[in-house]
Amino acid sequence: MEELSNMLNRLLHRGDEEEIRQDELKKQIDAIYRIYAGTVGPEQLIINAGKYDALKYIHDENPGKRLLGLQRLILESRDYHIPPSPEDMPVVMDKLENRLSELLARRAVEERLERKIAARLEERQQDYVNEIRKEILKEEGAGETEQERNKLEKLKALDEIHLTDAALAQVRPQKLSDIVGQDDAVKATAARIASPYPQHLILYGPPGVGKTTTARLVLEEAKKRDSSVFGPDAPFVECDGTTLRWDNRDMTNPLIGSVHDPIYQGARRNLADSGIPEPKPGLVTRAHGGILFIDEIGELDPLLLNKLLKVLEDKRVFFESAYYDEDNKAIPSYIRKLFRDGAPADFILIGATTRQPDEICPAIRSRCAEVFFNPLQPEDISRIVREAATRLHVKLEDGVPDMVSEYTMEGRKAVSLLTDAYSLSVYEADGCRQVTVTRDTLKEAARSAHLTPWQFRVASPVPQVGHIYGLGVAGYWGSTIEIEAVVHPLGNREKGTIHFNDTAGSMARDSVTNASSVVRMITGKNLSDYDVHVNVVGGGNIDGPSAGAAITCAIISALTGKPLRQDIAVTGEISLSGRIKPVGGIAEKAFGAHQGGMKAILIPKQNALDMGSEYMHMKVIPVDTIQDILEHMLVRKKQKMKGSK
Ligand SMILES: Nc1ncnc2c1ncn2[C@@H]1O[C@H](COP(=O)(O)OP(=O)(O)OP(=O)(O)O)[C@@H](O)[C@H]1O
Repeated sequence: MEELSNMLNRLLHRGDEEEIRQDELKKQIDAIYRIYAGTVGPEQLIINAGKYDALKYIHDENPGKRLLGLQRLILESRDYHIPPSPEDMPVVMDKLENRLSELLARRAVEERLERKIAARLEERQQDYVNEIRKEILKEEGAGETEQERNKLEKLKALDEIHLTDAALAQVRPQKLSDIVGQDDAVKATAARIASPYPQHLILYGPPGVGKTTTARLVLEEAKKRDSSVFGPDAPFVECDGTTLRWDNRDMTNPLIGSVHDPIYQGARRNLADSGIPEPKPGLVTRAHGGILFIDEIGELDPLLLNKLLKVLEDKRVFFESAYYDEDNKAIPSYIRKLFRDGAPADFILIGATTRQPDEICPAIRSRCAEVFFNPLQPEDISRIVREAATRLHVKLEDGVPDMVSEYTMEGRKAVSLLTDAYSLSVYEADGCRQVTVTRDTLKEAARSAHLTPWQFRVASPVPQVGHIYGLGVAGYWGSTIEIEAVVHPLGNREKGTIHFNDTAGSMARDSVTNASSVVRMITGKNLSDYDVHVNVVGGGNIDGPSAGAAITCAIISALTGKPLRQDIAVTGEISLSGRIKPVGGIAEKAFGAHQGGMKAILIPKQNALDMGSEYMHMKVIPVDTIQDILEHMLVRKKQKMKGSK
C-alpha cells in the first residue's frame, strides 16, 4: 500500500515536472518569436511567414508546431515538415538561438553602416546644394563676399582707364581703303577671304606695316559681299604665336583645346567627384565659322603647329582621356558628344609673320596662299601720319609728316611717335587739346624715345677714289653699304697681302678673291704686287656675294686713282670673267638706295625684270659686265674729285 502510494506520488510528481517543462518550453519559444519579430519587424514577420508557409504554425497551441514555424522562419526554408519531438526541442532551440544571434549581429552591423552611409550622403548632399547655390548666386552676381565685390569694382575701374591704347585705337584704320601703301597685298588678302572658296593665308612683311589691321578688316569686308561664305556673326579670333603655351598632356592648350582630367585642379567639382574628364574646346573652336588670326605664326611651337595642321585637315578637334569611360551613366551628354564627335573647328586661318618664307614650316606654307606686305615708303609714312592726325583732330606744322618718315619706316612706330608728340604738345599747352604739333615738339618726342633718323642721306655729288656704295638687306629692310679700298706699293717685299674685314662671311671673302682676277683682267695689274685693304664701313658682318661688283670697282678705283661716283649705288655678284650675276632682295635694296639719296642704282641685268627703269624717281640701270659698271661709275676728268691721288 505504501508502495502504491509512493508510486502514485512519483507519477504525480513526474506529471508536475512535465507540466513545468512544457511551460518552460512555451516561454522559451515565445521569447524566440519575440526576438525574431523584433529583429525583422512585425510586418516582415508576416511576409516571411507567408513566404515560408509558417502562418498556420505561428499561433498553434502545440509547442512542437510553433517550434516548426520558427524553424521555417529563422532557417528560411519550407523544408521542415515534422514538429520536433520534446526530446529534440532543446537541440532545435539551441540551433535556432545561434542562428538568431547571427542574424542579430548582422543586422546591428548593417544598421551601423546604413547610419554612416546616410550621414555621409547627407553631408555630400549639403555640399552639392551649397555649391549649386554658390554657382547660381555667382551667376546672379550675388552671394559674393564684400572683399570679392571690391576686387571686381577695382577691376572695372581699371578697365575704364585708357592711356596710349585709346589714342592708338583712335588712329587705327577703320576700313580697308584707310590702309596705306599696301594696295596689292590688301586686295590679294580680301579677294582670298571674300571668295566663295576662301583660302588659308600667310601674310609676310616687316613689323608694323598693316598685316594685323588688314586681317581684322577683311572679314568685315567679306561679310558685306554675297559671294562670301562668312555669316554676319562670323567670329574673328586673334592670338599671338609667341605667347601660346601648352603642355604635352593637353591639360592646358588654349589653341586646340584641353581635357580637364578629374584629378586636375581646374576640373569642376561635381565632375571630379564622379571621375569624369571634361573637354574644354580651344580657340580653334571659338573661331568656328570665322577667322583664326595668329600673329607671329613663325614663332609658334612646331609641335603645336602640327596639331593645328591636323585640325585644319579634320575641321574638328578630337579629345582623348584615360579617364573617359563610355559606360559611365553619370557622364553628361555634352561631354559624351565631345568625346564621341569632337568639337567643330571649321575656320579660315590667317597667319602673319615678319620672318622670310623659307623660315616658315613647309607643311603650313603648302596649305596656305601667301601674301607679301611691302616695307612702307617715306611717302606712305607721311600719309599715315597725316591721316592719323586727322583722326586725332590735331594740326601738324608743315614738314612734320615727312620728318616722322625720317625716324621710322614702321606705320605703328609712326603713329606712336605722332601720339607722343601730341601728348607733349598738350602738356606744354597746359592741357589744352587744340594744339599744333610742331617740328620741334616732334624732335623732342623722338629724342626722349631714343629714336634717331633711321638712315641719313649718304649720297654725295663729289666723286671719290676707292670709295663706293654697295647695297645690303637685313630682314625686309635694304640699306646702302659703304665700301672703301686702298692699295699700297710693296716696297722691298716680294708678295703683297689682301686685308678684308675679319668678321665678313666666307662668301663675301670669295668676292674679294674673284675681284683680284677681274682687276687683273681690267687693269693688267697683279694685286699680289700690292698690299690691298678692303673695308666695309660700320660692320664687317656681311655675307653673301652681292657686294662683289662694288668691291671690284673700289679696288680698281684705288689702283688706278680714278674716282667713282658717290650718287650711284651698285649691287651684283662678280664672276671670274667679270660678269655681273643676279642677287636677292632687289626691291629692298632699291628702297635702301632711295633712302640713301641715290640718283641711280646699277643692278644685274637678270634682276631687271623685277624692277622698272625707275624706282621712286631713281634710275634703275641694268648692267651685264664690270665694264658696264665702270662706264657709269667712273667720272669724266672735268668732274670734281675728292681723295684722288
Ligand atoms: N599700312 C598702314 N596703313 C595705315 N596704318 C598703318 C599701316 N601700317 C601700320 N599702321 C598703323 O600701325 C598700327 C599697327 O599696325 P599692324 O598691327 O597692322 O601692323 P602689323 O604689320 O600687323 O605689325 P606686327 O607684325 O608687328 O604685328 C595700326 O593700327 C595703324 O595705326
